[in-house]
Amino acid sequence: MRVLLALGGNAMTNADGRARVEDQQAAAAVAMAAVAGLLHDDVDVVLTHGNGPQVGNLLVKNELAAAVVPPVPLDWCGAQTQATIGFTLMNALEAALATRGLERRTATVVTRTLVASDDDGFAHPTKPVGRFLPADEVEVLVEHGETWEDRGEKGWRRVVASPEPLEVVDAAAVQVLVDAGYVVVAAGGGGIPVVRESDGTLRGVPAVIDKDLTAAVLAHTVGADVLVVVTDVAHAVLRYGAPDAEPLGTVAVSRLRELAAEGHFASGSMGPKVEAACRFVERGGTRAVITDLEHIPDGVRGDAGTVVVPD
Ligand SMILES: Nc1ncnc2c1ncn2[C@@H]1O[C@H](COP(=O)(O)OP(=O)(O)O)[C@@H](O)[C@H]1O
Ligand SMILES: NC(=O)OP(=O)(O)O
Repeated sequence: MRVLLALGGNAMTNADGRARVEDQQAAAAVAMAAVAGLLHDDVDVVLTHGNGPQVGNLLVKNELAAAVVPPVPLDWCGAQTQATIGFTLMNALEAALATRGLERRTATVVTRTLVASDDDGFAHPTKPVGRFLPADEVEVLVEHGETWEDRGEKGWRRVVASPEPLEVVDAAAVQVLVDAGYVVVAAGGGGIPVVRESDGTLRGVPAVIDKDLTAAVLAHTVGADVLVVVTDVAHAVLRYGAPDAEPLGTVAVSRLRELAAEGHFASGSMGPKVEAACRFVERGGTRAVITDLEHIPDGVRGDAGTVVVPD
C-alpha cells in the first residue's frame, strides 16, 4: 500500500507558532515516532508538511536584516523551509526507526509546484504565515504594505498569496525514490510556487501554497492509495464548537461536499483539508483520512478519523 501523509503545523512545532528550533525538533520526534509505527507494516510512505510558521519567520528576518543582508523573495524562503524541515524529519524518522530495530532510507526532494500566473490568489492574500501579533503592533506593518488578518483569540497573523496547485513539477523524482524503497519528504509548504513562461521555462513566484491541496495533487500523481491529512483533531467535526458538535466518521465524498457547502468546515483550517480529501477521492484515491498523529495507523486502514470514501 502507498500512503501520503500531510503533516500539519501541530506536528511540526508547538502551539504558539514561534517555531523555535527545539520545538520543531521535539514535534518532529513525536510525529516521526507515529510514522515509524506505520512502517512496521511495510507500506510505502511519502511525507509532506506545512511551513507557515517557518516561512513567516524567514520573512521577518528579511525585514530586520535588510540594511545589511540582501532580502530574498518568498519563493526562496519556501525553498529554505523545505530543506530545514526535510532534514529535521529525516533525522527524526531514522532515529525513531532505529529504536524499533528498523531501517529505511530517507530522502527530501526540493519540490516545485506549478501555479497559474493569473490565479486570483495573487490579488487576494489568504494564507496565514508566521507569528501572531496583537492588533496595535500590526498597524505599522499594514502601513508598510503587508496584509494582516484577525485570527481570533491568538491575535493577528500576516497573510500572503496562495494560488491553487496545478501540478507537482518534481513528482517523477518522488516516484522514483519511493519505488526504490525510500521514505520521501516532498512538496513541503505546498511546494515552491512556480509559473511557466512562454518559452517553457519555470520562474519562482512569491506565494505560499496550501500544503493539503498540494498533498492531494502529489498523492494522485505518485499513485498513493491513501491520503492522510494529519492535524491536531481526531476528526472533522459537524457544528464544530457547538454543544451538539458531532465528529464525522466514514463519509461518502459527495455527502462531504454537501456538508462543506453547509459551512461546517472553517476556511483557512479544516476547509482546505476537507477540500483536499474530496479532490483525492474524486480523482480515484481509495480513501482520504483526516485525523491526528495518534490515529495514523488506524486511520490508514480506514478504522479511525474522518474517512472519505468514493460514492
Ligand atoms: N469543522 C471542524 N472540525 C474540526 N476542526 C475544525 C473545524 N473547523 C475548524 N477547525 C479547526 O481546524 C484546526 C486544524 O486546522 P489547522 O490549524 O489549519 O491545522 P494544521 O496546522 O494541523 O494543518 C483544528 O485545530 C480546529 O481548531
Ligand atoms: N504551506 C502550508 O500550508 O503551511 P501550513 O500548513 O503550516 O499553514
